[in-house]
Amino acid sequence: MVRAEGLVKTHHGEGAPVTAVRGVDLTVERGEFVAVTGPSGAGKSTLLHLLGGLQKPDSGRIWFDGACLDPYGEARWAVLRRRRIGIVFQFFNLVSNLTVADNVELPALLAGRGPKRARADRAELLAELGLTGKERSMPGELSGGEQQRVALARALVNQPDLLLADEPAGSLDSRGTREVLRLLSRFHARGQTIVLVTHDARMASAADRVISFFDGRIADDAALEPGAPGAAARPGRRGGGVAGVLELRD
Ligand SMILES: Nc1ncnc2c1ncn2[C@@H]1O[C@H](COP(=O)(O)OP(=O)(O)OP(=O)(O)O)[C@@H](O)[C@H]1O
Repeated sequence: MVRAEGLVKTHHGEGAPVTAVRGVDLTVERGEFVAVTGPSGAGKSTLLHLLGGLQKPDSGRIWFDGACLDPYGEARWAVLRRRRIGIVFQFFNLVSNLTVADNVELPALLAGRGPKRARADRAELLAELGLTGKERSMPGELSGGEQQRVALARALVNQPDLLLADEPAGSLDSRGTREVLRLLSRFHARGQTIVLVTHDARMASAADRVISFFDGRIADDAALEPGAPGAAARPGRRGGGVAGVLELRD
């Protein structure tokens, strides 16, 4: 589904430049659920942003569904994000002055779906995510867990090939976390390809595969047994095993 080769990214902020991603090769197959875990500052979010085209690598290449994105300008990435990549963030990033319904319909309309289809898709997803009745609410009137479900509906409304999730339960309580986990697992069971950045070992254990990120590099890449409760995993593809991976949380 997505392949990255030799990704490097240095941030130039206020202080000294920080190289957050230092030469990453990664392939995510269609239908895979990959968790990226690792200590704070390891570069996980930067990697996710590169995969979603939210940031550009300094070097390296990304293929999406077989097509190299190198030559694509920002406009091409924007189309891809609109139609084929859904993204959820820790702090939801909903449009605060739009209703729940409008937040979810907007990406469908931007992707060129007619209003009728956008309404139908939005209604179906909100029902599935337990949000029927909240259509006219404003995001600020919802709980964190509800807002994240709206964000998930927004990310999924165009049936993206790839869902990127950056700490989607990072600001939720344990109930909200369980709910997000349940929903990600449900969509994955239907074939949704997911790349999830998380500090939460329980969330990571729902994935097929856990990538441990450390100091801008992949330190370990381990397949999990289906349904295994995190620690019970096959040996890592590159050695190390998942038990160590799940310890790499801060
Ligand atoms: N826009 C930016 N400008 C400057 N430095 C940045 C920027 N974004 C990230 N960094 C730095 O790059 C490094 C990696 O950050 P990143 O957010 O990718 O790590 P992370 O593993 O996702 O961390 P966390 O788990 O705390 O979110 C950190 O040192 C961070 O301070």
